[in-house]
Amino acid sequence: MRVILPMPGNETFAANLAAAGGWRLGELETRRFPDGESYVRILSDVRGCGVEIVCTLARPDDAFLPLIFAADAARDLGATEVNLVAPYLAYMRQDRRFKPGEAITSRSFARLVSATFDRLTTIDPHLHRYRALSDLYDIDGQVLHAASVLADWIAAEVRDPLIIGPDEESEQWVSAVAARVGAPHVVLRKIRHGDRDVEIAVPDLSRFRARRPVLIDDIASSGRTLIEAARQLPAQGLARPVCAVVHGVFAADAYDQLSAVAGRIVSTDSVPHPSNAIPLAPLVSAALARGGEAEGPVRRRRPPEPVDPVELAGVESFPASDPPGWTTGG
Ligand SMILES: O=P(O)(O)OC[C@H]1O[C@@H](O)[C@H](O)[C@@H]1O
Repeated sequence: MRVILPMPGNETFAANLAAAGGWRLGELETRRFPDGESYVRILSDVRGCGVEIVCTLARPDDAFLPLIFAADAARDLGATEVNLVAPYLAYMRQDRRFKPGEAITSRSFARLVSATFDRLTTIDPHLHRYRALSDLYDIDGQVLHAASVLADWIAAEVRDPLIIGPDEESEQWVSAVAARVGAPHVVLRKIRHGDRDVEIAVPDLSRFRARRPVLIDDIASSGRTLIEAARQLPAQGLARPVCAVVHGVFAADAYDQLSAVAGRIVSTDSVPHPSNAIPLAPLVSAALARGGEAEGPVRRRRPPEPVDPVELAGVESFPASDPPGWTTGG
């Protein structure tokens, strides 16, 4: 039996996922004690079940401790495996020390997640200098790609699109989307000077004036990348672009600022936001169904803490030396 357990704010995604896969939707209670510490209680029976905790990590610092507590509680209560479905995976962008003394948070965060969960399922993690998530994460996992669902949305909603990637990093998903839509694509050049300071060089696009520009990116955070790209297009005689992002993080006033230069903004529902137009539950449920047994013996990196030996009866653990088995799809 598989139970889908949503952390706060992830209830809709989890309900869609449970419905798509025909799995049981679990319930969790959280609140803050007066001193700010977290209270977490699992209200559903998870004994003997594979538990998929759904927690998007767009604001990870607030979400993470309750998530760890929920995972430990599920294990203590007899879940046979405790997995993380993180539609948006945090701390992927500090992937090296840009200045002396900086913490490489991508590595530290991966260590914490790997120590807690048996398996990770996520969508388009920001892989730039890392080749694959298995370079960082020490557990099994599945990396899914939203290119197909973005492409299908564009094909249905935008006539004669020109697919545009705002920087070299975006080439991977922009080319995949363009191929599926059957549209031309171009990739712009970006120099990042700071968190909210980017410079985008746009080549001559005047030959595409008859097409509707569609800017595609994996993340909109400060929004500066998309804003800088979008605001230059009308000067070349192109229409205001459609901006389609996988992860609409939209920090502070990013969405309002982007709205001032974009024709339309859409995102997948990896991060709950009014721009969500592209559901990911079908992609994720298919991957979980493919991902093997949620019941029975599983690989586990650390044995559970024996809180109550009676509750833990029947839970098995396997050596930590099993190799990770990452798969990709979607
Ligand atoms: O410019 P903001 O929205 O802050 O950051 C998102 C951009 O920064 C890159 O790492 C992402 O791939 C995306 O292009």
